[in-house]
Amino acid sequence: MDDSRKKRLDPLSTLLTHWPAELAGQASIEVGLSGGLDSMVLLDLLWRCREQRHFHLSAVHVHHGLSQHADEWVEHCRQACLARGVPLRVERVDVRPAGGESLEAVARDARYRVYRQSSAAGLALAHHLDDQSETVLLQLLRGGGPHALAAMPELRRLDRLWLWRPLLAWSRRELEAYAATHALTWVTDESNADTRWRRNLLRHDILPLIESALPDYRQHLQRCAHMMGQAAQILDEVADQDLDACLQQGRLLLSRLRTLGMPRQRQLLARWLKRLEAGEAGPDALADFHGQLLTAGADRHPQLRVGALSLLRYRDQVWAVRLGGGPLPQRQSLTGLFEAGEQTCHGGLLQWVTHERGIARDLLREGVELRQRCGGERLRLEVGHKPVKTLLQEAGIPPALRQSWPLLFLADGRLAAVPSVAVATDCRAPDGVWPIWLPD
Ligand SMILES: Nc1ncnc2c1ncn2[C@@H]1O[C@H](COP(=O)(O)OP(=O)(O)OP(=O)(O)O)[C@@H](O)[C@H]1O
Repeated sequence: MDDSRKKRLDPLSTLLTHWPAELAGQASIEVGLSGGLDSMVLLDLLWRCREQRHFHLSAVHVHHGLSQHADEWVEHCRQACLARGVPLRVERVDVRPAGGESLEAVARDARYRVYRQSSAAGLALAHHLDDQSETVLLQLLRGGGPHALAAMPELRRLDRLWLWRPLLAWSRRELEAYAATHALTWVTDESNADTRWRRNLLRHDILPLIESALPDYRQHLQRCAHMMGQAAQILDEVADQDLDACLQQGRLLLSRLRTLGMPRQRQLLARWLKRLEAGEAGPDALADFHGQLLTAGADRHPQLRVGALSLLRYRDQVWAVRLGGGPLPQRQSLTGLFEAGEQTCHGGLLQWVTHERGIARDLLREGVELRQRCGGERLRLEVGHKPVKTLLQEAGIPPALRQSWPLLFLADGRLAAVPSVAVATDCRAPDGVWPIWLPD
């Protein structure tokens, strides 16, 4: 909704009128209640809406244990909830940053872990217009792109929950006015005054100066966030289409990637990492890897590690693999699995497709086993027996994956297939099934 239109009404009427369709008819909403001004306003507003909107309201307070006043905040939240008959859960979290992590980030992660445990359909947070403008500026100062400058959306998915920020259209001053009208009380987090934090520095020293020259700067930054959100959405759509066109069996084909312009290639790689839920690679690492993909000689195997995931180039393909997971089973029985279509096994995904040179179904019904390679195995083909090692090389399987590539044995001990690569001639049938195994 256009925020300037939203603001002409008071917060309560606006909230009631513009209730998100995704939350309409939802049975329960939980408020993230810090005890500060913003979330006290949100609690009060939602409490006033609940009759007309028919939902169950509850609150959650995360006790970080960082302030000497932390217990007083809990007490304040308890009182406010008690006065309104709103159930409150208080969750203690352990906030101890490991090397290099900021206290703020660790506390935030801990809060989100608590939010994820909510049994409500929606979790409401009290970020407002000032928070949004600060976020846009901070992202700009960090060199963020469209996704970062889109800042905080009003509504987004957090696993099975809706994360909802209903107050983004109102400034802190407007929330203060609401609190005064309704005689609300709140606690003040003393760390909000500490200008060693970049956000506080911006809030206390820099933004007042900007406001003196540009009183509407908040709305302008919010508009910027809105437009960047739309731009980011378009970029994602294009990157998804490009990815679908460049991926084959989960691998990226460089010959297809090269047909795209450089920015689209970069965008595609970032989107692929996102799809794989690999985490952020960092713009420099991604740019380096992209360069190596295109220019490194055929004898080189550029690799990008992001968390547990590795993107690795071998010949004309980029593989996404999770190397160094736990030990793989030596043997795994697969009786009846090929009827099911696909199954996770041996650290990857095994799929079965009907194929004119696939394995005869009768043979599979007697039971099959996926086994770890021991070395020296050979598969029967038209030309005689061929070493599995040679088959894997010829199929373009990267050296790092060859040793752990599973082999498929029949109940009588015959090697029936190297999944995704070849099926033994003496096991084939015209309407057989071809095993495809993709590393996770
Ligand atoms: N201790 C807490 N317990 C529960 N909810 C909290 C707590 N602290 C903050 N919140 C919720 O998060 C909102 C934003 O708080 P704050 O600005 O401190 O967090 P942030 O770190 O900027 O937010 P984000 O989670 O988007 O990074 C609050 O208005 C409130 O709804």
